[in-house]
Amino acid sequence: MKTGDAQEAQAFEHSVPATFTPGEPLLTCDKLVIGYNDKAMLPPIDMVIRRGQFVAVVGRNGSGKSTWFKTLLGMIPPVSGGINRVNPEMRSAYVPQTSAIDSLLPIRARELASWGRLRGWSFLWPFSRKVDRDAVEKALDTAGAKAIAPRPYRELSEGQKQRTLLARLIATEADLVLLDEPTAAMDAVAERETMQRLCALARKRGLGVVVVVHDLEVAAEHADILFFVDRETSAFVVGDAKTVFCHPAFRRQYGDEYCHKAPEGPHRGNDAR
Ligand SMILES: Nc1ncnc2c1ncn2[C@@H]1O[C@H](COP(=O)(O)OP(=O)(O)OP(=O)(O)O)[C@@H](O)[C@H]1O
Repeated sequence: MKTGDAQEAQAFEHSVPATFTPGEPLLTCDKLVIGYNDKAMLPPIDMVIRRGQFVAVVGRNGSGKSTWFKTLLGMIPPVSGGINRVNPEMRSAYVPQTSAIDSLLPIRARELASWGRLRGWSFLWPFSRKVDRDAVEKALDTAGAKAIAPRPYRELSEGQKQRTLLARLIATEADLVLLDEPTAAMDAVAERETMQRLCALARKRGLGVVVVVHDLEVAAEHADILFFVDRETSAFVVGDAKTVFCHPAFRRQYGDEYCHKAPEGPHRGNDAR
């Protein structure tokens, strides 16, 4: 184990559930139809998100990825069908596209990360509990955001803001995390590190991690399973990289190159499916 991995494993120690069963369903979509104003955007979606699974959501701009996320989170109502949280107490957390956060907020990165600990009325005394302060420090460390923690959020680069949002998400200790293009503003090294961190969240803590990503090679390299969303052909394809990249709807959008290059089956031994 590399030093970084060891530190990361240590950082998670406090919050690792005593036992978790990889592959246990967290959330299902049952004939879920998404859209705005009762107008269907895609055909009915049937899928499962499982504990320990790293899911990449891919698709062209405007295909409905964010709309699906927002529907899962209850921010917009489904047109029809259902979303079933297997455990109704399950916590979920969401990192929107960076542009959705008000960059003028006069707060420091550490304070923004601490929002991940807010529960009920706790916003009145956000730093009062040591357990919360410790969890925020560990989350900042895990997200690679410790060095920028004292800095005003609005002065950070876009990639540093994304790290801060990742820290906030880790601090929530949610079971299901949804991230909308979390690496869009990052350089290649930071993107790879972030994807590795998200994989570790899935594997070591048994989270369900769902990430919208536009870099298809990054998606194929890290994800256990991919969801491809396409409005033009009304497709919602679920499978490993080979299955998705070789699907006719995908090839129509992205050509044949990815199908030829895609690895067969899961990229790593994974019993989470
Ligand atoms: N509030 C809204 N009311 C009506 N239509 C909307 C609303 N928000 C988004 N849309 C439309 O829904 C469609 C899907 O948008 P969505 O943001 O889900 O796409 P996306 O796949 O996340 O795109 P991107 O990759 O560019 O982020 C787009 O045509 C968009 O214009």
